[in-house]
Amino acid sequence: MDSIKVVVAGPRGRMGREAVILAEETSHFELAGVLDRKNGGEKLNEIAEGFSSSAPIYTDLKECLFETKADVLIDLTTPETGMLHAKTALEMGVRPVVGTTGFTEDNLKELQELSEAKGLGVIIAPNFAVGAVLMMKFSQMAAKYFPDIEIIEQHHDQKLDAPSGTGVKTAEMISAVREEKKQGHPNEKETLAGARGASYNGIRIHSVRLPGLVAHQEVLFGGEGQTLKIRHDSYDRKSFMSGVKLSCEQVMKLDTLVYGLENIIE
Ligand SMILES: NC(=O)c1ccc[n+]([C@@H]2O[C@H](COP(=O)([O-])OP(=O)(O)OC[C@H]3O[C@@H](n4cnc5c(N)ncnc54)[C@H](O)[C@@H]3O)[C@@H](O)[C@H]2O)c1
Ligand SMILES: O=C(O)C1=N[C@H](C(=O)O)CCC1
Repeated sequence: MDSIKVVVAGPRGRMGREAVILAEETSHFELAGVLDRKNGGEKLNEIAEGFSSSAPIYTDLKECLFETKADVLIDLTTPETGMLHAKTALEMGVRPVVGTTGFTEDNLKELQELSEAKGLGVIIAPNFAVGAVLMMKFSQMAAKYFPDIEIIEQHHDQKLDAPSGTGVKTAEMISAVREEKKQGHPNEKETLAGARGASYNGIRIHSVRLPGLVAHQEVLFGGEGQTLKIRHDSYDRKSFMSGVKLSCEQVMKLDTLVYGLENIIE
């Protein structure tokens, strides 16, 4: 396999740190540089413990991508920044692998158009954990038999976006096979705003944020006299790394945007 030059945006973050280690430890990846908000001009192993790479740190994405001649930009930052990074990368001929969540439908459309105009692959994966992808696929299957569905997603309390990217993606995948439906009593009323959670085509999504959590989701299905629960738990951010690795490999073969890891795993 040809070597892939990667740049990680957000290297000191919870996910970025793991992605840096992945790039350091994968023999056919070369960590060409990292994009941070500070420490520009320094080397990665000089600023934080636990990194072995002496990859250069940049604070300007264009300079970073130009100097490193990167193949892939792995973005693990914030929604606004991630969007800007993905667009800049495509403009500069670099393929984005985006784990950052909180993108809007308009964001995805804009990136898809740019990706096609440039003939360059983009992967946007709201969840890189294979178990989470299976949870979403199994939920899509179950929705055919159980159209009344509530999603409870639970994350650490430093998370910026709600509902989670995984929660939204699950509702989207289910909505692709399920008619829009008003759930609960037709006359139900919230006496406390938000009590019934968010609604995506009638599917309720509840977001829990607590210290101690990493990333967890349960999809609850109700039918006559029975319920079904499909649950996934990420206890460690290492759970996302095989998906990041696969995405970096696959994005090199793509010339369009792929939204969701389920579209590239076999
Ligand atoms: N797709 C997945 O499987 C998956 C898994 C976990 C987290 N996430 C998403 O990844 C993103 C990051 O999550 P996290 O927990 O690592 O967050 P975090 O807050 O720990 O890390 C974000 C990092 O981005 C950096 N950053 C912000 N703006 C920047 C900029 N302009 N340039 C360079 N760096 C910048 C911050 O300094 C920070 O270090 C979130 O959107 C989260 O939802 C996705
Ligand atoms: O820690 C986070 O933040 C996570 N975000 C993703 C989401 O929004 O679904 C995936 C799981 C972890």
